[in-house]
Amino acid sequence: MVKQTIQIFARVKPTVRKQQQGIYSIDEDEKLTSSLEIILPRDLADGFVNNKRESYKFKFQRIFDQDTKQETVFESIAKPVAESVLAGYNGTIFAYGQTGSGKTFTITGGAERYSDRGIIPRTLSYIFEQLQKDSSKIYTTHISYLEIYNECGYDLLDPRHEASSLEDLPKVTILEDPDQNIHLKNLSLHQATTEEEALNLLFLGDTNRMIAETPMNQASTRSHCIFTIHLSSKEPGSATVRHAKLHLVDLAGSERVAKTGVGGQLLTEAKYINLSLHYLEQVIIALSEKHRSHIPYRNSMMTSVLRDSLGGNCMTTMIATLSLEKRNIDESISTCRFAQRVALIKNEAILNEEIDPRLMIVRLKKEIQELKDELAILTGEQRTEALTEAELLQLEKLITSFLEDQDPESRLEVGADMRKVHHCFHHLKKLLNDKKVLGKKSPVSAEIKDQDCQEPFKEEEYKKLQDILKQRDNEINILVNMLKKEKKKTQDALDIPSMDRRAFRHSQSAPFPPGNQVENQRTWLTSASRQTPDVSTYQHRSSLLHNKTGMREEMSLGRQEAFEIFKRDHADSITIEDNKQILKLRFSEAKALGECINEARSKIGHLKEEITQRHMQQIALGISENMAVPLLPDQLEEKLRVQLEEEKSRYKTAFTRLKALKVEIEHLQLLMEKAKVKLQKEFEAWWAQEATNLQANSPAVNSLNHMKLSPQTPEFQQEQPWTLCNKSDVNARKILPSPPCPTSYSRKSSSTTSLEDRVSERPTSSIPLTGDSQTDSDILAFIKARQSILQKKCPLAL
Ligand SMILES: Nc1ncnc2c1ncn2[C@@H]1O[C@H](COP(=O)(O)OP(=O)(O)OP(=O)(O)O)[C@@H](O)[C@H]1O
Repeated sequence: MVKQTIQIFARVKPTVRKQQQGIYSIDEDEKLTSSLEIILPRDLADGFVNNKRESYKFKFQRIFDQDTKQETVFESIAKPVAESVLAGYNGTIFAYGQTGSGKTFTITGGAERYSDRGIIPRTLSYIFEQLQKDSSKIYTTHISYLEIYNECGYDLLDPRHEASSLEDLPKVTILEDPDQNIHLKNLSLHQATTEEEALNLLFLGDTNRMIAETPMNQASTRSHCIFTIHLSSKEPGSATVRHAKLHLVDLAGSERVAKTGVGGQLLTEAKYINLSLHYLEQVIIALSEKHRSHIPYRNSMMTSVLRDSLGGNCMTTMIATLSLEKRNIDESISTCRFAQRVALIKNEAILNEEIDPRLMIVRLKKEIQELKDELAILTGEQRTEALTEAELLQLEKLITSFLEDQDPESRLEVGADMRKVHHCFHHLKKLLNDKKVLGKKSPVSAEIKDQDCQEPFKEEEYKKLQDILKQRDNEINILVNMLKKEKKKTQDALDIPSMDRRAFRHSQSAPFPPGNQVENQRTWLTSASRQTPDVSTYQHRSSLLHNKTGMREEMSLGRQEAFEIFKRDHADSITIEDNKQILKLRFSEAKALGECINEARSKIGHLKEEITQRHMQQIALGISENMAVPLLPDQLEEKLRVQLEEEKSRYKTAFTRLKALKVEIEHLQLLMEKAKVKLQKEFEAWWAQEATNLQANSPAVNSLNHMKLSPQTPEFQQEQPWTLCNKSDVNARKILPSPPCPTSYSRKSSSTTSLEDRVSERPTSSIPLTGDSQTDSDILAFIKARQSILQKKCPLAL
């Protein structure tokens, strides 16, 4: 058992304005701890008018200042926790801080650069690297990804996530068994055998989280996310299995409702977030107070899920993320105060070992069979049916090879079946008779005689064996009962709805990997009877995304044009372009490395051949000149060996770099795909918004065909960026493109206003619309996109 208080760390987010750095100072002098002093600016401290303090000091295990690299954060915080998880202890790392203070950046990472990878991808990479190195155990890794939003749990790895809205998904619920263990119903566990598979799952979950988010619900800010790595390990042949869980938690923004100044849906969310963080605070206060018997874990879903991490069987670490700008001082102080309380909580982590009852049963059954055979010999209760032809033939072969074996120690192994033993004697006797050696006292006959004269087994020995047999029978019965009980508990607890029940039946009939049945049953306990889908589901995500976002597989020309423009003007396009360039560079580096590796490999082959040849030559020379073969290689061979070592090290270096490059390339590809999904999603939102505005304000919607748009009223001009065509195409109607601003969807700029002013003086023209909203919005967007292109092409004409 390891007793440890929750470790607290602080990370300061880089400020935009450097002069704000004077707000705090970090003191690293103290042993084992660092202290952070937040200095209240005079205007906030109210000077000498009241008693407000001017500075606040907080202690942390370590404080990471603005310029700290992600790698340092991983090495100092996550690596030790990952190591304990590998040793079989539970671990939790959670980030707490106000919105925008860097929680997601720390836990998951930034979306732009490979070096910005956060704790989750780095931990996955580290864990899989360690698993590969350790061949003494068999490891199994599963991933789950839970989102808690407005006190409801959602499975971010649910394949249905992409096809339906958040509200339609089955909610993850908490079930507590009589031993007060928490089980999460409807949370799927996905096996990941490689780092790549695990990263795909992380990416899939993040994409689902992003897709579910709407401008009204910025999930990253308002939901809690728990990415869990479940690790089981066992030594080959052993029935003891170790289970450890690592929760990596990105909490919702911790700011107070009063400050955020929100209303409506946002207020409801803010209340939920504040409530759940308030309950977290209550749990932490209760835990930090001595002699408190009741800890209010059950008040919120988050505290229930993290129950073990807070005051339980877990090594827990908190990262307080701070945005130390003047306007955030209050929030930063409250985050630090929260951390100080957390630091008082003591956890007791134990190794989570359990006996695999299935393996135990197999082992005991074997032992029982052996004992039964022995007992049969003692009691004389032998099997009476005759041996089959095949059995007889096999026995005779055994006897022949036994007799032919020159080794005096060799044995004739026929087991405890008396029929076989008798048959062996008969056969030997027959052989002896055939050789007419009867009458002579051969060693064999002496041996037979010896055996015949052996005393019957003693009564007490017989009793002892019977007792052991009884004991084993009991053990089997107990274990079988345990299994039955577990199965029943699961079914009772889950109260599986009909659909899930079907899935459960399906899973039971589905072939589990051999030796993994119990593990799977455990999985079912936590994943609530749902079959874990293949990682390949993630490959369908883009097509599912189309369903989710309403994006059609085949975009109309107008829409495509609009999308191209939207993409070009989107802020993320620079990142995508940058990453594309980096990817190109990495690909060419990988190609060069591949060539270098191939070259080194063939050189190694040649050098080995040369060395062998040289060695043979030396031997041949020695023989021909009748000299002793030299013990040490000659100069040339030595040189070849040095070259070989050099090539080997070149090969190794290139190979290691290529492996790292592969991970980087895969990560960059995931980042790019994520950025593309985000772009598409934002385009769809923008497109829908534009179409709704156009439809709502266009008279076209009021009649079915051949509608006229009147850009003359001031409101229309305000709302609609329509104008008549300029000299390049007098008959076509155009839409002035509103700059596609993805975050605010702002639709009007000063340049467009002046342009509208100018063109609105022109005569009105009409555009035929179909009355079908989709088609009409396509037509409108097409004209709009076209206008935009023309504008870019000939700005002078405007
Ligand atoms: N240490 C850092 N270095 C560079 N950029 C950072 C750092 N921390 C945060 N950022 C950037 O600041 C922005 C906000 O960070 P992030 O999204 O991680 O905040 P958050 O606390 O998770 O917010 P929310 O509660 O809304 O999820 C992001 O653009 C992120 O890239």
